[in-house]
Amino acid sequence: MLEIKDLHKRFGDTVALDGVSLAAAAGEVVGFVGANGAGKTTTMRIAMGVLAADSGQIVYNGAPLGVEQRRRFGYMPSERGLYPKMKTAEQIAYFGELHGMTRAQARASAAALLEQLNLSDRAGDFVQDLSLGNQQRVQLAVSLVHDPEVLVLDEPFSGLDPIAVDVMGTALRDRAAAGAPVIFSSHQLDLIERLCDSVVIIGNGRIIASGTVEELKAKEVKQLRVSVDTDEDLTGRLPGTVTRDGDDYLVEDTDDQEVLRIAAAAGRVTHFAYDQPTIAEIFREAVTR
Ligand SMILES: Nc1ncnc2c1ncn2[C@@H]1O[C@H](COP(=O)(O)OP(=O)(O)OP(=O)(O)O)[C@@H](O)[C@H]1O
Repeated sequence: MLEIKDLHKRFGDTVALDGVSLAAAAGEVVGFVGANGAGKTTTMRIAMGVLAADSGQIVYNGAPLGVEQRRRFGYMPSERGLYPKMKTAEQIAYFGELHGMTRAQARASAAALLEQLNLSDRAGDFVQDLSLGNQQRVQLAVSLVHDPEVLVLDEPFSGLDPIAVDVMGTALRDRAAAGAPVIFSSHQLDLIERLCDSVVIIGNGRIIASGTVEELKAKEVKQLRVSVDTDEDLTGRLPGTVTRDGDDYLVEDTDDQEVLRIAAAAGRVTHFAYDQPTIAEIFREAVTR
């Protein structure tokens, strides 16, 4: 379990983080979302020891995180850090060696990752000759090469085409399935919804909402959507606040069983369920609250 506890950070007069806490358990994929400048990169940099907090703690498996343990983490920084004039496979293996692998281990791991990320045919190319999306795949390979215990990734999906998104998403889920806590930031909320177990929403350096995807959705559920096969207009007959959305009835503040009884008496009920908001809607609601 990786725990980020009560981080505070100022840059001059700017309060970047004002008591940020979040955690990722073994095998959990946590999506970290927030508007531009909300504090995601600063939080991740502090978690990885690249930046010092003014106060707060990073705790790993119950104890303060040390330098040696951090070497076993995989990190994709926002400022991507590849050597453009190095060949792809050599580069990935080089980072493996920096993390303490033998040359043979690092090369074998690099080759396996290139295969997994559909980049085997570019193994001998210079990084600078790859497209930006492929450079990003290499960047992911660099963060995975040493089989990290934890993954902290700053916008790993930005600039990727849909195929690359799937490849990257599978790689992250595989890592989590192997027991690693995974935290990544993204502005692509559909991806967050698809890939994450939990979501943490940050706004102006504070956590404004967090929980599992199901919890967040359940908290925001408000309206019942009902479709009935009938020519009759049930607006005035259903209890609660009733509005129409096309042929559907949207009902709030109601007794759902009573709604069902009336609807079923009027005709065949073809849909009867509470609308669940998307993570994008929950995000918009949270940041404008
Ligand atoms: N090195 C720095 N010097 C001064 N201010 C900084 C520095 N790094 C970050 N900030 C400020 O701290 C705040 C948080 O920035 P941060 O980069 O963490 O946001 P973010 O959520 O990652 O944003 P984005 O989605 O745009 O990447 C912003 O107001 C930013 O301008």
